[in-house]
Amino acid sequence: MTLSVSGLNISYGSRRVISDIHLPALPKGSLVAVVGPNAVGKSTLLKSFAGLVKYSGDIHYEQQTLSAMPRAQLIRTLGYLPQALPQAISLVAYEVVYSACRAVRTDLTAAQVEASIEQVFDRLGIRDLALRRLSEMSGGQRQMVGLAQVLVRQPKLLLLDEPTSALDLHWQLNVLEAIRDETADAGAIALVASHDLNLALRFCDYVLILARQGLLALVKPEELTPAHLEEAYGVEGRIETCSQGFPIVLADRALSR
Ligand SMILES: Nc1ncnc2c1ncn2[C@@H]1O[C@H](COP(=O)(O)OP(=O)(O)OP(=O)(O)O)[C@@H](O)[C@H]1O
Repeated sequence: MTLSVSGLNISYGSRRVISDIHLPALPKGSLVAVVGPNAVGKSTLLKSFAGLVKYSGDIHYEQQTLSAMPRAQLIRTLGYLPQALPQAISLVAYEVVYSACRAVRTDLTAAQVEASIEQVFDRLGIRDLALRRLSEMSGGQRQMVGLAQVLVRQPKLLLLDEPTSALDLHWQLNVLEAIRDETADAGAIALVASHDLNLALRFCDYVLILARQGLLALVKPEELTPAHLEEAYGVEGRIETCSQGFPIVLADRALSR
């Protein structure tokens, strides 16, 4: 096992957002979609793993609790991509990805850093952006550069908050493929918050469904049911199987709540 959670509670002031979440051990190489309706706590859950919000309970990674992990090891282990896009600054993509790598991977030689940067630009298919200023990029292009800044450090626990929210269909597939390959190759674990259920079902090993009442389910894609859609989203829908064998969600009607 590599990642598990016990009794996780998170509040903002007196308002409880995450209540008593337990997750069983997730194996290395797992890509986990974190889904659920707006304001249910997906970002908050990822932020707790990243140490950005206070919580009670334990997050275990490789027989250690994250909260007790030495800071240097924590920084090396985690790769957090916030929901907000990188700012449109005047540096070029290569510079920001280089800085992100250098800040964390002090163990790498200059040649290794360069190789890591090349690899991540290739994996994401954004080599043509390397010398472009972020201030001259579209939102989607900046989102991919933000992801490159995370992947270049080769983290073991990827926490990606809606990494495809600004991307078109082509780049959504590209990015999910890159995340899946990176997770598998590195024996990492990725938690990916998303509103795109079909993308989640297509690429992820597990779907963690948050609902108003807390954790609704942690299921494999083929285990998702219409009852999950109704309970989490208040939506009547169907789960069918596409011609390639992947489950696909067809949302029919928003139910009145
Ligand atoms: N810094 C904060 N202070 C107080 N409340 C917050 C803070 N951040 C988030 N919240 C509240 O916590 C709840 C969960 O927010 P969070 O951003 O985690 O939800 P989410 O599931 O990621 O939502 P979305 O799908 O809309 O991005 C919301 O009700 C939100 O208003």
